[in-house]
Amino acid sequence: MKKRALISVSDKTGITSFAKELHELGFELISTGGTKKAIQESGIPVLSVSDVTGFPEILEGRVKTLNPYIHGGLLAKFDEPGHQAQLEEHKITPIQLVCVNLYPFQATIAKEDVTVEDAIENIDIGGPTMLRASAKNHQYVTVVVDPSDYSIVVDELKAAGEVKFETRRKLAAKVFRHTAAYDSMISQYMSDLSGEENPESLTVTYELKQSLRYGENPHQKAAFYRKPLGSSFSIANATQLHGKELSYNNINDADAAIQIVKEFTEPAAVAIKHSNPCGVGTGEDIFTAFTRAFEADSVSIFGGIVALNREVDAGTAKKLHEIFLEIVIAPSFSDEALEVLKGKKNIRLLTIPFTKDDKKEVKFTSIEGGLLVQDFDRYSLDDATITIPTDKKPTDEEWEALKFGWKVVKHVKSNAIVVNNKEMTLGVGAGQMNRVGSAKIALEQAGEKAVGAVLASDAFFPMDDTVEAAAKAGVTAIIQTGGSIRDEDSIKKANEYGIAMVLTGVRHFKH
Ligand SMILES: NC(=O)c1ncn([C@@H]2O[C@H](COP(=O)(O)O)[C@@H](O)[C@H]2O)c1NC=O
Repeated sequence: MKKRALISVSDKTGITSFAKELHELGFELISTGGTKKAIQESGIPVLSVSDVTGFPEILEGRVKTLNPYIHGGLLAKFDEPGHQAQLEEHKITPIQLVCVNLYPFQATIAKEDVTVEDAIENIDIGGPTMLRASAKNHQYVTVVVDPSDYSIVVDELKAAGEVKFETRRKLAAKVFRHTAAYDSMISQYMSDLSGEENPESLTVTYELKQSLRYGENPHQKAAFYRKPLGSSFSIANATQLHGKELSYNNINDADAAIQIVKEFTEPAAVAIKHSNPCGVGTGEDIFTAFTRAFEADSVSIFGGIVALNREVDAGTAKKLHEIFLEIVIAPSFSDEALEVLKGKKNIRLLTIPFTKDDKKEVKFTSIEGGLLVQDFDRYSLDDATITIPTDKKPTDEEWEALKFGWKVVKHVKSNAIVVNNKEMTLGVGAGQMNRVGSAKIALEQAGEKAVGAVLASDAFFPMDDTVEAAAKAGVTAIIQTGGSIRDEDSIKKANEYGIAMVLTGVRHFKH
C-alpha cells in the first residue's frame, strides 16, 4: 500500500521541492488549503485533507485537520493488530510522514500595530495537535517541523526506504521543544495581557544564539541563548565585525559594560573587568570620554572590555589600539577606525543599536534547585525622593559628580563605593563584605585625586566610619541611600567635616 504524507505548512520555504521528492519516493500527499495550492501549482499530485475527512475546512480555517480520519492515521500503532482492526473498521488510512509548521504567532506579536484579535487568530491549534500526535507516535511516524530537516529525511528515505528510528526520535524531540516554545510564547503573551505577576508556573523560551566553547571555566559546558523579541539594545543583539568568537565571560562582561553605558546620554566610555567597571569617563566627545575611562585605572583596563556610546573615530581607535582589550562595543566604527582596530587579530569588535528600548524584561538568577526572578534595576535618580540632611548642600559641580557616581555605583557589585568627579571614576570599591572595606579600596585608588571628589555608596552607612574615611581623603560630597538606624551619626560626622550628603531613599544592591 502507498505510504501517506500529510503536509500543512505556514512557512512554505522549500515545500514544493520536498513534496516533489516525497512524491517521487512513492508517497501519496495530502494537504490543507494554501499548502495544497502551492504543491498543486508546481504540478505535483496532492489530495486535500477534506477529501480524506469528508468534511470541509470550516470556521475560517479554525477546523481543518482536527478529525479522527487524520488523528487516527497519526496515532495508530501500525503493527498492533487491535489498532489495525480499528483502522480498517473505520476506513482510516495510516499516515507515515507529517510535515507541519505553525501559524507565525511570534512574528505576529512582533508587529508594532498588532491587535489582540490578530494575535489570537495566529494561535495555531490544528498544527500543534498534529505535531504532538505524530511526535508521540514517532515509533511509526516521521515528523518534520523545521524546513532545514527536509533534506535529512529525503536522504534517509532515498538511502534505505525509511527514516531511521534515531532520526525519528530526534525529530520528535525537536517537535516537542518547538511546541513547548510556541506555547510558552503564547502563555507569556496571554499572561502579560491579563497582568499576571507571578504565574503558578513559569514558562519561558529562549533560542540558541551560540554554542560556547566553555563556561566561566574550561571544565564547564556552556551556551548562549537569546530571548525572542527581547531588547535590541543588548549584547544578545550584537553584530560582530571582527575577532575571535565571544566567550562566556566576554558576553557577561560585555553585558555589564552595556548596562552602564546605557545610563549616559552624553559621550561616555566604560571599561569592565570581571563584570565591574574599572573606569568610566564622559566628555564632550568620545575620544575624551575614553581617555578619561582609561586614565581612571590605566592598569586594570588591560585585558578588559570597553563600551562606548558614540561612533568610534580614528583618533579613539588609535588610543584603543595602544592597549590590550578583549572587546570594543559601540554603535558604529568609522572605516578608518575599523582599519586601525582590525590590525589586531584577536580584538573583538561589536556593534549594537544604541536606541532606547523599553521592552519589559526580567532578570533570572539560577540557584541550585531553583530560579530567582526579579525586574531589572531600572530605577534612576530622577525617580528618587532626595533629601539633604547636612548643613552643607552640594554645589552645582558636586551635584553633577554625585549624579555620575550614582549612575555607576548601581552597576558595581555590592558592597559598592565609587569615588569620582563629574567626568570620571577615580576609585571603585567592589564586592567587599563590609562597606568601609570597599570605601578604603576606592579612596586608596583615588589617592590625591580624592581631594575635592565625591563618593557614592550603593546602600546606607551602618556607621559613620565611611564618612570619616571619605572626609580624611578630601571628599567633599557623598551620595548614599540613608535609612540606617545610625544615619544621625553619619550626618553628624559629615557636618563635622563640612561635607554635603545626599540621601536617595533607594538602594542599588547588586549581588
Ligand atoms: N485548525 C486546523 O485544523 C489546522 N490544521 C492545520 N492548521 C495549520 O494551517 C497551516 C497551513 O494552512 P494552509 O495549508 O491553508 O496554508 C499550518 O500552519 C497548520 O499548522 C490548522 N490551523 C490552525 O489551527
